[in-house]
Amino acid sequence: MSEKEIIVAEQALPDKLFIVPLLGKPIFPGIFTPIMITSNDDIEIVNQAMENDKVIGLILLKEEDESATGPKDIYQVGTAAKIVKKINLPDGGVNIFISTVKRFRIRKFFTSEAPLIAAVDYLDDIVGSEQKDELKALTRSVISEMKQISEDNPLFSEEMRLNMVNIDNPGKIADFITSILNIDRVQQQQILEELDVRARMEKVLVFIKKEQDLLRIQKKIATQINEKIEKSQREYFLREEIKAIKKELGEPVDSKSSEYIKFKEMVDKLNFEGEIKEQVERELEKFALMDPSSSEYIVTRNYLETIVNLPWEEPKPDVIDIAKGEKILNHDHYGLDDVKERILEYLAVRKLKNDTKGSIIILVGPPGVGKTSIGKSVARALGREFFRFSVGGMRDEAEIKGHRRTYVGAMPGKIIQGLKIVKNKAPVFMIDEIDKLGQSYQGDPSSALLEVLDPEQNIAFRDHYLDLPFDLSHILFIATANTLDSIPRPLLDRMEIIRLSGYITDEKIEIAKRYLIPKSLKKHGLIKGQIAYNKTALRSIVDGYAREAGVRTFEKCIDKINRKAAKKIVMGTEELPIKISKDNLEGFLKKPYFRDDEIKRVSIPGMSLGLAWTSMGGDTLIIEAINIPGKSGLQLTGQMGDVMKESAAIAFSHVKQIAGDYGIKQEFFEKNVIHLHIPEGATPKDGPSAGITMATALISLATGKVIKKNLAMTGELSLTGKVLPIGGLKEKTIAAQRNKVKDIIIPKPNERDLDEIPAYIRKGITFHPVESLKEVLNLVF
Ligand SMILES: Nc1ncnc2c1ncn2[C@@H]1O[C@H](COP(=O)(O)OP(=O)(O)OP(=O)(O)O)[C@@H](O)[C@H]1O
Repeated sequence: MSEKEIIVAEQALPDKLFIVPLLGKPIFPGIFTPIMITSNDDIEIVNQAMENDKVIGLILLKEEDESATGPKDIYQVGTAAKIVKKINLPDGGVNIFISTVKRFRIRKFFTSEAPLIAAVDYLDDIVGSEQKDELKALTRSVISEMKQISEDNPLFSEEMRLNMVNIDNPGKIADFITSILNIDRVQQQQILEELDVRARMEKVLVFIKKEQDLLRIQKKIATQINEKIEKSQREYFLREEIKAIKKELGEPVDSKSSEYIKFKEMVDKLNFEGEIKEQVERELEKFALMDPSSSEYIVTRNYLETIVNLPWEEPKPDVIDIAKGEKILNHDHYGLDDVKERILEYLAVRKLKNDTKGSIIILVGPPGVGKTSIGKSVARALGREFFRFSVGGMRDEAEIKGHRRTYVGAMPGKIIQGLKIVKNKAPVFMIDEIDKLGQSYQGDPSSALLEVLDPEQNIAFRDHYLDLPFDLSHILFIATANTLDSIPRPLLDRMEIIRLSGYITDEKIEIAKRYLIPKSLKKHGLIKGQIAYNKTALRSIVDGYAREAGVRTFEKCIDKINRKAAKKIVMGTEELPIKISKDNLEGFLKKPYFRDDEIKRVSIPGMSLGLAWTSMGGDTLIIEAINIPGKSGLQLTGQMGDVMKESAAIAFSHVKQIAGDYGIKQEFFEKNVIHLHIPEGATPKDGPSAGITMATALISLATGKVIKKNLAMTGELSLTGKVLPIGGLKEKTIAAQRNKVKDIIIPKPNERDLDEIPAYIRKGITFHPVESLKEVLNLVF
């Protein structure tokens, strides 16, 4: 015990105290607080105290151990407290409200174990008279330091602040502050035991400083955390706001980053190298930095979209199975034996050479003869994708090679577009109407096409839009054309020509029965038993409505009939099956376009029947000649081309020269204008092969002799009367068949072509090979 301690026995406080040991922290004098009492010993003590003067002594346990409650387990100094109120709890415990009054020290225990009762001495604060000013200063400094703490720490309530200001006794201020500061229980006990107010104040000041340090650190950590949270929260809120705005505008939310990630992933997967890698990565980088609302953004996005959707991977090698190919071709097409044969040969060579590169097929023939469908079958036989595009009327190189990306709305060319669609590097590409390729100031599409088709160049084809090399050499190109005349030579030189010459009536009927009718029925939702075509009906359709070389019109006629039949079936007006015959055909198709008497026939002198070969296939053509007395000369009409006009002039000259041999006087030519005409004047006609026909017409006119019926001719005439070879004999023969021609005069050199014409087409026709016009004239009259 310190010397300065003065022991005062307070009047109102008993000498003998019931002791309640405290587990947590000491309680200082001058405090009003509830305490919960749970142990039976303590409850007993409280009860006894209540019966006496309601005062208890609160002393801290040395250790936080509930079971240690003997005299040795507690400190010597505690606080006397008055019980203000006692509330019994339902679980047997009690809650007491106490007001602490004064420090005390144990003098002597009356009991050696709980419940403890002890005799105590009450302790007063010690203040030396010489310390008064010093204490004042200390108090001020304690209060101001505490104010600062309480401002920084929301845990110190306004009430506590008020409390502090209102306490005027320095010792009590020190007690109060100690009780609210976060100080270790042992240190608190030390302050409780410190009676010298100045020393107590100094100790408290040290704790306040410590608390301030702690608070400072705590604050610093808190600001750091807050800053972090604020930043991420700020970003989060801003992002959410952008999303909401975009949503409002109907734009894809967060599109840019997700698009960039998508492209990046796809590009990474493609494993580009060299130039391509560099360029694509450059574009990607640019893309990442662009403003999604800018037009460049869209341009770059489209570009990347094209890049990642192109088939860059090397294709699997072809599995060419000739037998399977043959099966597919036969399954899809009737006839066309020579064409199928050529295709199979082509595939066989491809297989042997083990070469995916090389020659290009061109299928030449009139419309509707099955060029497209042959192309599709080839793709099927090779197990490849099929893509078809037409270059007919194409005038701009950019349609094939694309626009440079600097153009607004630039697009890749047809080839790259096609590859993007089929998603395969080795498809079958059909280039339609290559004979109708145009030309203009916008560049030459045929030279662009050459770049595409030429195996030397197409390994690294450069589309303007892509601006990167792309290997086209795996593509199997099949071109189609109606005629070869207008195809640029360099293009044609790289192609393997396969001709489809058109069908005779019997073939058309077979095609209709096997393919066109079933296809059309299906198209119109009909089934087999609902409609029945007989063979004569089909023949009448061909003769009356669909005389062209292909089967396109025929197909349309069948569609028309089926459409009308479908209506009848739905309305239930007719008995099933609906029979289509020659007699009711007009009910479906209206009046025929062609009539039997429209078959071109020679009936008077000055007429002769020729055979022509046009892009629509073979055809018969009548040449008419009349003489107009008066002046002399030759007049030509009927849309003749230059070559044909020259042919006419040659024929005229030659006929004048040989006129005498046939009893024609020169006077006839001197006193007459000879007018030569080819009917169907609206159709342009050209070529030299009508030479002998025109000469024959002139002789017929001058001699007044009608030429033989059912005879037609083809052959170029030289000025000296020789008959020169012509092209398209097969097509011409087919046309002759259609016109019920029985005899055909052909140039002798064309005799070898007859082998290529199937027997069923030649059936019923006699060919007369000739070398001179003289032989022709012998045959016709
Ligand atoms: N030999 C055939 N066997 C079966 N069907 C055929 C045959 N020839 C043509 N067809 C059919 O005739 C229709 C027209 O043929 P396709 O479209 O292939 O003609 P095309 O020669 O490509 O004509 P175009 O030059 O006008 O494009 C198609 O329905 C096709 O299946």
